[in-house]
Amino acid sequence: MSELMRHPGVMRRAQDELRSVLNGKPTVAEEDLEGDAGNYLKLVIKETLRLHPPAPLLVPRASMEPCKVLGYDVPKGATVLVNAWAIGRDPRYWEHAEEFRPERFEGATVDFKGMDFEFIPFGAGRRICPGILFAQANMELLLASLLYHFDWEVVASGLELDMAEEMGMTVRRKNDLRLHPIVRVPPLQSVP
Ligand code: HEM
Repeated sequence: MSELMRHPGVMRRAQDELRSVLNGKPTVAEEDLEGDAGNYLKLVIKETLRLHPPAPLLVPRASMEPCKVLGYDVPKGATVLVNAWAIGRDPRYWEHAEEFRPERFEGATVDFKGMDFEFIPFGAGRRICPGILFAQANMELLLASLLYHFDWEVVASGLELDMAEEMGMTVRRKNDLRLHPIVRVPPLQSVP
């Protein structure tokens, strides 16, 4: 939602897509997002996971064998952290790496299922997140509902949106995002 508030064109495209395909339907259901209604929304979620992976260092690993990585010796048993956050912003793999551009995934096969090592918000390999599909369904349904039913306005507008993050078990916004919802679907006058 923070990136969408900073990129009104992206917000509008995602809302237009949902509203035109769902065409006044009273609620959004999971199956509604299987077709065209959720295409752009899914790109928005991918781009958000690229720039803001909730687990930026994944989960610590231990090296099973001594090995060399980029000329460095990694002894057996060493704790290894994989910086998925930095990989997702590496200009060797991403054009305009710091910019929020969901369109970069349009027509591209790169996905977060652990096969594309430049994009690993859920990790990769045998300890990859087993909750990917559950997480994906949750993110899609929640975000689709927020965007389909409401327009959004920043409470303290005029200032640049604060994007400070706070590290914990996972990374989240440091300060709450305060927004006004404006009901759009169903239109207010039709609510009993
Ligand atoms: C956007 C949401 C989520 C993200 C970004 C995420 C990310 C991750 C990451 C990065 C790992 C470590 C993978 C690795 O080190 O290679 C992980 C592990 C794990 N995740 Fe998730 N996760 C999410 C949601 C969920 C959900 C919804 C569940 C359960 C319903 C879940 C269950 C787990 C479990 C059990 C592990 C440990 C797997 C193991 O060590 O074998 N995650 N997750």
